[in-house]
Amino acid sequence: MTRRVDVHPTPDALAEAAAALLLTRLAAAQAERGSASLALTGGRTGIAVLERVRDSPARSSVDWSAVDIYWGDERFLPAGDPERNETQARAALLDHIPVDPARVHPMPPSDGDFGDDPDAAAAAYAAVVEGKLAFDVHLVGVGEEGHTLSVFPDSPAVHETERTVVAVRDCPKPPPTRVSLTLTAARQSREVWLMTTGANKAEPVAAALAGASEVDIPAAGARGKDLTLWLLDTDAAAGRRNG
Ligand SMILES: O=C1O[C@H](COP(=O)(O)O)[C@@H](O)[C@H](O)[C@H]1O
Repeated sequence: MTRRVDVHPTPDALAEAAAALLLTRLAAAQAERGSASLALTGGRTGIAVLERVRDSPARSSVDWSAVDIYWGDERFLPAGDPERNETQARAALLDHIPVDPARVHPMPPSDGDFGDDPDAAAAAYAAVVEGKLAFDVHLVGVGEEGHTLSVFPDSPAVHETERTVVAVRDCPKPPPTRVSLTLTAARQSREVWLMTTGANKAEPVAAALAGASEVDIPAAGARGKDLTLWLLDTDAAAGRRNG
């Protein structure tokens, strides 16, 4: 497995570069295997990257009808809630490109088939991703306390080694109830891209890059089988000692 750290001067430059890289990577996967798979994240940086993909003149280099789209985590809220990662991703990108609706796999909302039961929603999503977890690219964010996906420091989710998808309760960052892939699941991805910006991320980024325990800094445990790519702006990269 290769680890690479790319540092960009500003959040905008990062979003632009990540979008270009993502288009290249998805097109390459399609050239190799006929289709590509992508797991999306929420958060400021993740959504900014999707907006850049939407606005890129190169976006048609990808056959969007042959991309399977999943989410790494979701805020467990009613369908269409503006805080849902799905709602934001649709507005930023998915509503603007010719995806195949049957290949877009959002996590269940809290008013869907599983009602207000995040455990049932998590079990259902585990069935959706079973055998599909070798995502070509898995985009994740990093929280200021070191969370990634919706796996928070020293939470039940970070200790989970069997299940691929779990319900998450009492999150320190609102909304408190979520559904998330586990680190064990994320590590089946071909590539994991950790994307974050801002001085408030410098500490967890530095700790993760220095080899912190994933229990303390879950982002430290997000790795791809082929590549772990950190995409940072200068502020988020400021605390690291070396690449
Ligand atoms: O709540 C969440 O936050 C993280 C990071 O978000 P950011 O705005 O600080 O970049 C995100 O990765 C995760 O998907 C989301 O649910």
